[in-house]
Amino acid sequence: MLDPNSFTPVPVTILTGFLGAGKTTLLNRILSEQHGHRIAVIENEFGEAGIDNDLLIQGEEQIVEMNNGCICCTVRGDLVRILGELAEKRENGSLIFERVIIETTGLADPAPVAQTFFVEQDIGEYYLLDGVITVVDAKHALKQLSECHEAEEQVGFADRLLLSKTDLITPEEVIELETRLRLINARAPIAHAHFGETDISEILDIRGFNLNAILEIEPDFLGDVSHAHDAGITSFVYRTEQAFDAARIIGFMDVMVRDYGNDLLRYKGIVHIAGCDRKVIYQGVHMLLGDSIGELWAANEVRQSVLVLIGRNLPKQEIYTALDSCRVI
Ligand SMILES: Nc1nc2c(ncn2[C@@H]2O[C@H](COP(=O)(O)OP(=O)(O)OP(=O)(O)O)[C@@H](O)[C@H]2O)c(=O)[nH]1
Repeated sequence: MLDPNSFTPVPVTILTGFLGAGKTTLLNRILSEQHGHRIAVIENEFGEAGIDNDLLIQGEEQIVEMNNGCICCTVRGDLVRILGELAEKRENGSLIFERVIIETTGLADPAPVAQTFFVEQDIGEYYLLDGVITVVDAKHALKQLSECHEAEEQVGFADRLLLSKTDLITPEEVIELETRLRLINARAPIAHAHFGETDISEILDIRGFNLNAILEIEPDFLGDVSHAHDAGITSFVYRTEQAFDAARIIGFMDVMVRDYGNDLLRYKGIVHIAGCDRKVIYQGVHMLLGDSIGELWAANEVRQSVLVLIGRNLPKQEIYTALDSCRVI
């Protein structure tokens, strides 16, 4: 039992937001700022391939990945275990950190994640849930809120709402979105974060999580918060060690976005293109596809392309076949 008079619990921030909202972008911004905080990051991804870890800037931080399922259901036991291990390492001096940030999957319901800090006694004594930060994709939020229950839960549960991608909509649309968000959550202040740019003091050490307020919204919070994910949503991963032909993969991406954009909630990949010594990164939400050139493939690294697709009723086999035909044989 820890002595509450001499022990200061470690603050934990839950960073949530729907698929592609901009959580990793914000986290990268936080990790690369010179703010003097030592942060342990717990990353959770939906799907079997951990791509976000490769997209995160590695600094001094301790990054633990969990990608065997969604943090809010199947791997909550893992979360408890990881938090326990982090605490142990911190106590024996093998790890130094003053705070923890948990980035949830875009489909996570934050309630069971937050619940962990109240129902697991050891975790509740060692850690303090500082706040739930929800990143909202201003371009796609209205569609996501009306189609996906998880998106609504994430907004409802937030202690702070951060709007990303306001650069892609008009000021009138921003007002319309803020009005909608206010109806779901009147409590959380709303700020804008252009590519994750935000005042870190607005999101860390906010002591924002208020159990009483949550119990008002969700009286069952400390009881059973089991839930079902949207059944139609699936994710799959395509991997190949054969290089892609540049023109063919560009053509594939265009066709995929055109034909399935509406049902594609999120897609991202690190791709090896023939003749290119750098990784090529594809990222998208619905019709909005972006690509960028990443770091050099290391000399001893296997040049494997990994693409993760998350969506509704996607024709997996057709997509695999189309991707196969983009490879240089
Ligand atoms: N135009 C614009 N794009 C943004 C902004 N913030 C993030 N993005 C882009 O949105 C895409 C998704 O961003 P991520 O940070 O990977 O989103 P995420 O929430 O971590 O996504 P998942 O965890 O994979 O669901 C990337 O291509 C970002 O560059 C923004 O403010 N404006």
